Amino acid sequence: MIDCKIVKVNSVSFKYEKEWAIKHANFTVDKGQFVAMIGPNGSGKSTLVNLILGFIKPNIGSIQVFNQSIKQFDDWKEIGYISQQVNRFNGGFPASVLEVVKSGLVSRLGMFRFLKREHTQKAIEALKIVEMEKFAKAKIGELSGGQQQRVFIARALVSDPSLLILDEPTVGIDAKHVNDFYDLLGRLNKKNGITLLMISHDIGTITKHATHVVCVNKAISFQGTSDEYKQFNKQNFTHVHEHMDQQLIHDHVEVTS
Ligand SMILES: Nc1ncnc2c1ncn2[C@@H]1O[C@H](COP(=O)(O)OP(=O)(O)OP(=O)(O)O)[C@@H](O)[C@H]1O
Repeated sequence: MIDCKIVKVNSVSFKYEKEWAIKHANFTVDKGQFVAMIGPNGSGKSTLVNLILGFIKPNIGSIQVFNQSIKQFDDWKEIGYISQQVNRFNGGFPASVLEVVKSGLVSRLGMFRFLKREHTQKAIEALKIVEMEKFAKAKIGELSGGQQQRVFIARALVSDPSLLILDEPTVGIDAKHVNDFYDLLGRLNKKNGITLLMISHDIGTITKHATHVVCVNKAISFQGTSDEYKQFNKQNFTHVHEHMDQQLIHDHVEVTS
């Protein structure tokens, strides 16, 4: 049987200085999944993504991407990454939006100057997906943070990655475009077969679109399908409320007796 693990995190622990940011984390992303990574602020989501991208190395444990140890893996064009930060270009930055998107092809093609007309077409198509084609000739530095973020999404898409990792990509996109954006991700996942791993705080929306959910709190507190997550959440919510009800009854008895 073909092992279709795109990402495998094996008992990984990581500390920045003295504090462990990740402790004994185990999880996998399989081919074709749309995985939502959720968890409270500071729970280690970005750290896990940085480990998967090889930006930092685990203190303990190991990571595999595309069935290869991350230590040997070098086919990084297979992985598109959109960071949480809107890497704002200032107003004077000379590149056009189209040039920025085309630069996403550099890793695949090697030489920027050999880009052909069909690559310009590909860049325009990517801009269409993120509804930014009318800004193709605009200077990147003249766009808003949200618009620049959408250009970065197009830039990641243009090289046809098999895995797209997104760290809160909806930051800076206005509310009326967020649903379109999730629809876009759904299409990329289902139609184009791109595996997605996406950090999000938008639990209500992301769990409607994602196929799987990973909950991070230094360790992995849950991994399963979105339906399993909803069930898990309901049980825990009910449990918390039952506990709170008991506490209220207890407090009430304490106060009134
Ligand atoms: N470069 C760094 N140096 C030291 N500590 C760091 C660094 N980056 C993150 N941390 C710490 O590691 C922990 C996990 O941070 P991380 O950014 O991975 O969490 P997160 O779940 O992505 O948070 P958020 O949802 O707020 O973006 C936090 O306690 C954070 O303060």
